[in-house]
Amino acid sequence: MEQLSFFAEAGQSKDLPLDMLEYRAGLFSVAESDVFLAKFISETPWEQTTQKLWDKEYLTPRLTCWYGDTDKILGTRPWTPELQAIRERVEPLAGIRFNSVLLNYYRDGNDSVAWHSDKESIMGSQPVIASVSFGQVRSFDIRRKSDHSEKYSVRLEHGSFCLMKAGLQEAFEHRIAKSVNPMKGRINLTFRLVI
Ligand SMILES: O=C(O)CCC(=O)C(=O)O
Ligand SMILES: [Fe+2]
Repeated sequence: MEQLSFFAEAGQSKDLPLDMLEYRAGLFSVAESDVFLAKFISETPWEQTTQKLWDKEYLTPRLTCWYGDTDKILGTRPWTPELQAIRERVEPLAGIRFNSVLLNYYRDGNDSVAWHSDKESIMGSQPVIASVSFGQVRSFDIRRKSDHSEKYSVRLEHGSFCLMKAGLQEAFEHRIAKSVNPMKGRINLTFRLVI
């Protein structure tokens, strides 16, 4: 079973490995972010996939949907005007042209993503991933794979931008822990370049 967070909601770690992770609050205004949040929640064709753990199938504890260049990436839905607009705002900050985006919907504090790194071979070994969050502030926890005691936490705020730079996926894993505190809905977008 997934652990509850030991440092979620505790605030921003002061000593983030900035060479690998960049955080920027307020990339989108509160007004813009409110519109995006409501629109994504109500208009996305959300799916709940299953994952296998010790030979047993579990429902993934969040809803997801993939968008992207449909001619290149199988199983993606075509870019919407909102997703295009957000992509255009993050690309100059990331220095990358992304061709896909994964939407995650955390409905409440029970929804989460367990420790993992995003290093699928389809993204190359040193992927750069741009993350945009709307809605409920949740803690994004990071820990070093070779030493779990080295850990950090970033509160991803409404309208914020977080860049996972080259090298982060190799050396660190990340998660959004469940929370016992009352939590409203949160949307996260991770822009990725599938090669
Ligand atoms: O929700 C988040 O902030 C992170 C999502 C994530 O790690 C992923 O989709 O791979
Ligand atoms: Fe991830």
